[in-house]
Amino acid sequence: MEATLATAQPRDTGIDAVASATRRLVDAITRAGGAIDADADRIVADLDVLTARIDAHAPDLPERIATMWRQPGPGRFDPAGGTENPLSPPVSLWVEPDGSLRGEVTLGLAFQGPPGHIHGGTSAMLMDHALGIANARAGYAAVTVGLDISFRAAIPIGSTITILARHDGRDGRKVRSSGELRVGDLTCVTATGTFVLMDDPSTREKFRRLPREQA
Ligand SMILES: CCCCCCCC/C=C\CCCCCCCC(=O)SCCNC(=O)CCNC(=O)[C@H](O)C(C)(C)COP(=O)(O)OP(=O)(O)OC[C@H]1O[C@@H](n2cnc3c(N)ncnc32)[C@H](O)[C@@H]1OP(=O)(O)O
Repeated sequence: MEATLATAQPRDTGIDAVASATRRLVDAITRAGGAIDADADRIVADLDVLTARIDAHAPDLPERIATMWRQPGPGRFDPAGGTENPLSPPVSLWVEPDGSLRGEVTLGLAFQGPPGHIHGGTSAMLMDHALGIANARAGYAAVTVGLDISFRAAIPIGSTITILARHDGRDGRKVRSSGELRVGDLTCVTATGTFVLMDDPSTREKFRRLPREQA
């Protein structure tokens, strides 16, 4: 049986291809560092031309947000698995036979915390998001109110990180899930999350308002 993808299906074309190319750009910049200083003026000019070309297509923010949330299926714009989001590491999560999620990702220098290793905030984001998707797959669309995370071993840049996440249960408005980041057999990060269901009208309303209306 073919495994089910819980995150968005990556495409080789369109905005997904632009996002991938931008990830390669960010990776190249972080690897080159100050070695590009001498060429920086020309690089900036070239990048500014590209930015202006892309910006010409951008609708205003409320319209863009509304369009994003009208797209069917898993989020294509999330910061952890959004195929259209150039800041998102390329994470795909698959549904295991027991309903839990599993995926793999490799992170470059842009995500460095301690020397040669992944930033804890990046690990926390991977966990938060995977836990949220595990809940959503179980039928519970919910927002995080608490995330308890333990960093047990540092994750080397460039290693293949296995992401595991499962929905653990519901208690009234609260939903629980947990997960791990592993490198090989080593458990590097463990996390448990408490989420609040979006089914309450006032909670839904809070997240329906667009940034400008909240000001
Ligand atoms: C981003 C949107 C996602 C939408 C999901 C839908 C689509 C799903 C599809 C695909 C999944 C993709 C995956 C997404 C994952 C993303 C995860 C995030 O990054 S979420 C953003 C960060 N989180 C917030 O911004 C919440 C901010 N918090 C709030 O707005 C409020 O706390 C709110 C509305 C959630 C609840 O506030 P109240 O006033 O209605 O309720 P009160 O009474 O304070 O809390 C409700 C229950 O939760 C407990 N609670 C509250 N905080 C807690 C905490 N820190 N730890 C443990 N329990 C806590 C309380 O004790 C209470 O429990 P008792 O019902 O009394 O048993």
